[in-house]
Amino acid sequence: MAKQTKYSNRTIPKISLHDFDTRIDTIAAELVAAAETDGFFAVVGHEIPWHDVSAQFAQAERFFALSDVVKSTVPFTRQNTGWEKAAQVRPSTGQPDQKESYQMQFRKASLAFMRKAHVVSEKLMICLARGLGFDDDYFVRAHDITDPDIQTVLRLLHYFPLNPAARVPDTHSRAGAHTDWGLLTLLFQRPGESGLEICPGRDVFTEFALGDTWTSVEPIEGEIICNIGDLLMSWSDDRFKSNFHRVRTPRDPTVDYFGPRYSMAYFNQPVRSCRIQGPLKKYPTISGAEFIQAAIQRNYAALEARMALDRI
Ligand SMILES: O=C(O)CCC(=O)C(=O)O
Ligand SMILES: [Fe+2]
Repeated sequence: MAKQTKYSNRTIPKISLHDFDTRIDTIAAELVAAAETDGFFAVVGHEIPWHDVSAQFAQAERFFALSDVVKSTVPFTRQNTGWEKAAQVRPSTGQPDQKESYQMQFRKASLAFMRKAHVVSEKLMICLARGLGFDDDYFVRAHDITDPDIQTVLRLLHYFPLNPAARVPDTHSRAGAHTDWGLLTLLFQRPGESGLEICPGRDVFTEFALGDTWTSVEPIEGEIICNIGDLLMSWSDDRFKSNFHRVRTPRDPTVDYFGPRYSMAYFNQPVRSCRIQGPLKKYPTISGAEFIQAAIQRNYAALEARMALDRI
């Protein structure tokens, strides 16, 4: 039997970016408080009209509607880009997420949308840099999307629909619990397509937060959910903890959403050559390339350990 999850209704801090230039200090203070205490937040009052978000979701739907044969012409690669289907096994579950995803760098149709997501990201980076005592453009420069060595990606996700009348196997997982590797993830969701759950890093005492208390985050039009990633945790000398999150597998037809879920995650990941070290120098300096490689290796090592345990 799948373990019972404990839930609580945490408040979701909403940070508005309206009148950014004149309100920057207020926004920075709100952001630091949310990052430090709540561990995650939603951004509103940004400049991405819902129409643009919907149009990008429509692109994602068109992509995922293509045959697997066509999609397999852009396979997932070690460069962390491309298409995968039911192939991402999480160390937290030992099972492949029942979804497909397409992870892209700055390419044609999606370019305009990614630029807009980046404009929002840069505003957040300026505030975070200010909050940590760095120069305003410190994180912005380290995540310069015009640098050919940038590792930032937009990930389109499609979770497969399930039949509410059939029993969903215990092993079925939509997206297993994890933290993101990068600085900050901007997560776009469509109203009604629920399932996202979070457990802020500060409240995590068990492995992958599986025995801790989770909160459901309902998608709301216009809101961007921001997940603090491992990179920001390390770069802030652990002041801002990375946020555990997952997508719940629907099991109860009276409350859960069984339809397909589309979401989009904009992962702010650093330029390969940038140097990473927090203001207190808690950890040795490493490069953007080393940080992301180490994160990927940690993930596979944890997965192997999990698989070895499952075989016993
Ligand atoms: O689909 C979602 O809402 C979550 C996706 C996610 O966490 C990820 O791809 O890292
Ligand atoms: Fe994630």
